[in-house]
Amino acid sequence: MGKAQKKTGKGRLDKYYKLAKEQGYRARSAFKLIQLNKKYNFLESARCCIDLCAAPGGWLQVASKYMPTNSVIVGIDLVPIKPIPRVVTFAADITMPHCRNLIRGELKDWKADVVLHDGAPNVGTAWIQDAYSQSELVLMSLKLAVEFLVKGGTFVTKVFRSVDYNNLIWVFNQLFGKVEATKPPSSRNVSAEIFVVCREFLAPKHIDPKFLDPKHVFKELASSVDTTTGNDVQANVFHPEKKRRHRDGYADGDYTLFKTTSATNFIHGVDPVAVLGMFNKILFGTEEEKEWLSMDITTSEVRENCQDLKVLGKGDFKTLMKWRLKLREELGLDVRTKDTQEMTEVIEVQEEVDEEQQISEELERLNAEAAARAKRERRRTNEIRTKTIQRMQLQMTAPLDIGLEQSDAALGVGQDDVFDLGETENRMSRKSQVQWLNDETLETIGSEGAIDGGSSAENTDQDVLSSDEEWDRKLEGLEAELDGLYDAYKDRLRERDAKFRVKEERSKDKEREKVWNGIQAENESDEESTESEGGWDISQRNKVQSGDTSSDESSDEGRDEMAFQRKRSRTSKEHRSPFVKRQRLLNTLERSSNPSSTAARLWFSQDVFSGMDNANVFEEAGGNTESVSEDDLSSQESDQEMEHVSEDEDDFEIIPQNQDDDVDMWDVADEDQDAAGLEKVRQFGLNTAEAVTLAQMLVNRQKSKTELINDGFNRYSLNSKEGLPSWFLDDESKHYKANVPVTKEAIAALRAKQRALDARPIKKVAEAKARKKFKAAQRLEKAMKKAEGVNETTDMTEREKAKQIEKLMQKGLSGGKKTKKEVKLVVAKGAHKGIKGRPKGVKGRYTMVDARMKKEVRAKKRREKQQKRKHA
Ligand SMILES: C[S@@+](CC[C@H](N)C(=O)[O-])C[C@H]1O[C@@H](n2cnc3c(N)ncnc32)[C@H](O)[C@@H]1O
Repeated sequence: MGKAQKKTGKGRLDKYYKLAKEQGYRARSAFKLIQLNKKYNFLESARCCIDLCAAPGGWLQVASKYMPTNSVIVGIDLVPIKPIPRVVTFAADITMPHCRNLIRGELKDWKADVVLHDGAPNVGTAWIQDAYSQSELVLMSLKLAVEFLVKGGTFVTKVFRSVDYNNLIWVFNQLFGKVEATKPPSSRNVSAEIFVVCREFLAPKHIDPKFLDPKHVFKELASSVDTTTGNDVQANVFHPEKKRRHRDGYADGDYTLFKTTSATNFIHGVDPVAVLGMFNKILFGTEEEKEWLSMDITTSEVRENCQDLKVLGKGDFKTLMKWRLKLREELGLDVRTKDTQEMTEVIEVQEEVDEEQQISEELERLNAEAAARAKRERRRTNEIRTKTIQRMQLQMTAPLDIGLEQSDAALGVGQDDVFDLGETENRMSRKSQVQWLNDETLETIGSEGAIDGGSSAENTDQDVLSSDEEWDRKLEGLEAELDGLYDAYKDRLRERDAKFRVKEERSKDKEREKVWNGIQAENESDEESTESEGGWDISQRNKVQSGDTSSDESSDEGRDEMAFQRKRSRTSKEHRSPFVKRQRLLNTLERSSNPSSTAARLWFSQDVFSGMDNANVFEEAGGNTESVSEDDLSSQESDQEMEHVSEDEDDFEIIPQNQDDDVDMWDVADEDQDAAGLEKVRQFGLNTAEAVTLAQMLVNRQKSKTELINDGFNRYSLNSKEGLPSWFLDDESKHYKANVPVTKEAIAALRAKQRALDARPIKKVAEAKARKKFKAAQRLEKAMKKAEGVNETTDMTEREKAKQIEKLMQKGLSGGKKTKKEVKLVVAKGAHKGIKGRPKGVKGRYTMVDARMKKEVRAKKRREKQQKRKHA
């Protein structure tokens, strides 16, 4: 080694180079030993260490630092090592017997606890030892190690990952209890070196010399090794992903790396795999070969593959091999043998198996199947449970969900059972989570000819359902159950999670805002609103968009479910299933008890409704709109909707029938929402990093408005929300929008804004300050009035007047408070102890205080207490 590190390539001045310089190590390799020792702790307890191939001495320095004082450290290298305190060094070749004698002479009858070896052969220099490869050097160092190591000792060696690697590890394993290969972080990734730490030396009494003889250890060369280059060509083809280093050098007389072969060699040759592994390119030079190129079986892929064999993967090699086979068949070199099945005549021998045996066999088979099924089930349940627990840990689910799953498993309720409406209904009625199975409802359903498992005599004919209908019914039942569970889940979340409540409140606020917007638009320009689009329309539209026709604020709990149910009833109007009707009945009852919305109140407070009984109107707006629609709103567009509604039996079905379906889209540009958003931005500014980023992009012309709008759409944007369950919509609203990347500048701008906000005093303080200011102004005014009075008096001289006015103004400015004069406290200790008069260096008013006074007073009190206790 010896030479200074280069500044480029492998020897670049990296972190460890600098660290080594800083810490006074001779080589950056010192950190490799430090890191190995950190992992295996072999130096701290060692009393004797031999470092083979130690120059320039980095490892020796580390050993001397980490090993206990007075330990013996011996370093050997081909090149002399500069002296290191507490270390004995020799210049010797570790492969020579002379080296062994030197160590023996130094250690006497001592044994080494640790033998280190970081040798790398100095290939290319003048030493005759060049002939030894790294692996052989390792084996030589092992030879020394086994001679000098104490039982249980440690041998640390550097090995290069090569063909010999496994053989070396095998030998280590024969001689040591624990063998671990590791690559310390300081070892460069580009380097093939790896460190093997062999611990717990077994110290066998007799070691077969073959273990340490390179000829024996490394003799196992695979037969597939290419005799010309020495590379394992088979391995190159079957594991092309493992790039092999050409450590074995060039073949005799051949100094080229790029080798080509003819296609004939590949097709006619006996070892095509060897050809693929050995050569870089297959050439099509002769006429015959060129003909092969033009054949159908020679696809463009095959042609490409032949261009560079070294970059091919397993699949590509397979393609080439298949092509070779086909071509050989075409050329008549190979004859395809028929499938064995084709060739073999099948003779069916029917054995006479007695019946009993058959039954027992069948039983066995069934048992085995059942056991396998049960096992599968168990595994599935466990998987689900584990997943749920994980989800819970990520706060994605509530503990009750596990309970449900577990109870499913416990009851043996499988997937099929979940889809069974009968079971679902039973459970739902038991849990009273959905009330659609009450008597009244059942009656209605019966009268409408609904299918309800034979609850009425009329229905008996319809008990047998077509599979489609049954399937629909089951699905609906399942959806209802899911909705019920989702609501229950939300309730639980509401109880448990304050954040969820806050979120919900916010979303409620938003809805209120939406409702308000509608009315606001109407209020802002009355004429406009009556002509074109009234508050009602806006309000209705908002409600439709939010999926809530009632916009009922007070019935928050059931609102989602109701909105969903209504939507479903709307979509399946033509062929409404009985189930849906049951739902509607329940909703109707709930609705009638609900108070009307703010929007409705505001709407009906318009002049046009004057004289009407508010209460009735509200009731009708919420539940029955019949009278309103027929009498008063005949001229308005909404009339038609109202009439329609009134005609309908379903008295709360007030959604305009001809409403454009687009309102149900995920991402419809809602003008009202936009206006509300704009208003908010005008009031509070942009308050999310995403918004600021987008604004910055617009300002900097990195994006145009159209681009931004287009970005807002995705392939789901135009999906209809109709008929989708509320839990799905809730979840979807969280995730279906793409994340807008935020910039550092946006965050910085928001932070600056927040800091400015934080710097503002809180309301209370601001109010107190304002009060103070106001009072001061009042005082000044009063003082000025008094001063004017003084000025006007005639029984005072001008001088007296001036004095008086000055006094008054001073009082007015200061608020009549006298500023306290500062009194300096001087402790009577040190230089001030016992002095009479003013202490030195103290100006102005002062008070002398005794340092002991406090202590004395306390002591006095203590004494008094003690005396009291004595007397008592
Ligand atoms: C990577 S350096 C060792 C660095 C050393 N561990 C340190 O921390 O300073 C490898 C050393 O092995 C030495 N070496 C190579 N072949 C040798 C041999 N046959 N006998 C003794 N030393 C040898 C080289 O002279 C070279 O200094």
